[in-house]
Amino acid sequence: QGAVFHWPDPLLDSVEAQLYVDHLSPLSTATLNCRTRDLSTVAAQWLRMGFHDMSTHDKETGKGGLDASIIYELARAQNIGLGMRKTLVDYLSSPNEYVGMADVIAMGVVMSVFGCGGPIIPFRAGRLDAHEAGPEIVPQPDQDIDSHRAAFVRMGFNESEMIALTACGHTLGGVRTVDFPDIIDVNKPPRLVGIAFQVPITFDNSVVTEYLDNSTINPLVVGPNMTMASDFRIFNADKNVTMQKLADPKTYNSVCADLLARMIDVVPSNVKLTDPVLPIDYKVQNTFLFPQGGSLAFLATLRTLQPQNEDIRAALAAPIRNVTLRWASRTGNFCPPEGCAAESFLLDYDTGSAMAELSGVAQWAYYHFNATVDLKTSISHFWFEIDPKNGTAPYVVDNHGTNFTIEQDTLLYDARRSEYTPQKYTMVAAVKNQGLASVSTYSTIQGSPLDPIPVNGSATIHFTLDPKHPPKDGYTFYSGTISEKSLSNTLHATVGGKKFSQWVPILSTAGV
Ligand code: HEM
Repeated sequence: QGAVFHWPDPLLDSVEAQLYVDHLSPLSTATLNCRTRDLSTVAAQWLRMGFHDMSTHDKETGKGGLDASIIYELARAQNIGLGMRKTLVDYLSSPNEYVGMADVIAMGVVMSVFGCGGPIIPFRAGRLDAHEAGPEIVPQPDQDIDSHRAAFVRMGFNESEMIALTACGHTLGGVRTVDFPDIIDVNKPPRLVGIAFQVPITFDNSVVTEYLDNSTINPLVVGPNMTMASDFRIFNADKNVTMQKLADPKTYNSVCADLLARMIDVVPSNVKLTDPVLPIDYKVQNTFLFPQGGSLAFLATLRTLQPQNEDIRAALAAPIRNVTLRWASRTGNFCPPEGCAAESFLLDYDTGSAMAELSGVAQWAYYHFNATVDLKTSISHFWFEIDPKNGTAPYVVDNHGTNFTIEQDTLLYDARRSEYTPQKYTMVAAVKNQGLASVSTYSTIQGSPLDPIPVNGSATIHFTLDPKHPPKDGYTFYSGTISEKSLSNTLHATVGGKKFSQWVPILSTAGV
């Protein structure tokens, strides 16, 4: 059962887009085809970060887990490796005010396994980011088997799960000589810069079968330094019972999918995760309401899902279904009982991410609307009527029976008056004339890859009355200059003593 999307839900909205829609983002492309990097793979670097961040969890106290505390732990020898820093750089554009770095690290694990040909791991959203380091307790290769057993029990995994999880992780990547000169002797010919756990690097169980038939090159199994041979000790901890089971590729894939899903869901006990995030069938997005020429302009897009089992050519051929936007007045009865109406003026299509394709999405269809709403009576909520024009009855899309509610029309993001040029990002808010207002935006700002620890920051920018836009249509206009590195914004205002806020997911108008 997937998470139910009730608009507006910035967390599910952003996460679903990153998993299934945004086919150009680093998160959905960087691991594809198990892309190599630093003599390893991007996927291996992302997966290892997920394990290390999670592995400080203590199931007794409920503390630690996948909470992005790794950001504050990178200087430790336990987290050695160029891949850790590079992974944080990869992730810079993905978090925002609503999606924490911890969720991004967990999505990275999903993408790493999927990108190297492994199974799709269900992703649940809602992790909270830590603001300080956790304890220094990531398992190390020189520790004995009892301490490894104890460490995995502390994280919530029994002996057999410890063996399997390690075998599921050590299919990607390998050991680098600079990081572990005690494992791979840099001075001995042929002076290797690193050794992979298995070759080729891809998500499969060769690391298991090669271990069982003694052909493995895994340096954590065959040494030369047996003090550091943690995989050897772990893999045979139960006399190879678990490894024998994982020798079946289907079992390997299903056990790994299950354990890696559990691994990314190891979170501090105060965190409540959503149900798995699946592609959303009807998603309202790019809604903009602002005063314009004596009315309120209301722009909206309804995204619908084109399943792979539907005949796309037939669906594209006329007559295409009719989608109508309907809305109700906020005050009075300007709109008739069946609602005011606007037809979609533009329909376009786009492919989804590689993971959307594998999840059965052929493409996304976008129905765009540009409605003119009566200024005085405004708009309280909206819904859609869809006529499939294929003989089946028209139906209503109404946010699962709760309508798409416009909470307030006092503080609006003015998409048309806002201006984003390479020189200046000017964001304009429209505030209904109701006395003195104080207006600001909270921005999440993308960090720089050159930062010692590359992570995002935030800023609150106070707006002032905008002389370029004198009061009009009952609204007063405030503006502020925001960073061009801004990843998300939420407007906040106090108007006549009352507080309002408005999430601004994107900084442009909807394709009109
Ligand atoms: C006792 C348990 C474990 C120990 C001692 C251990 C140790 C190591 C060591 C020494 C490396 C080499 C890192 C480097 O050269 O910089 C490594 C790499 C790696 N580990 Fe583990 N590991 C353990 C469990 C796991 C688990 C459970 C996972 C994930 C489920 C995992 C995922 C990885 C990955 C993907 C790499 C390759 C990184 C790359 O190529 O960039 N490890 N591990």
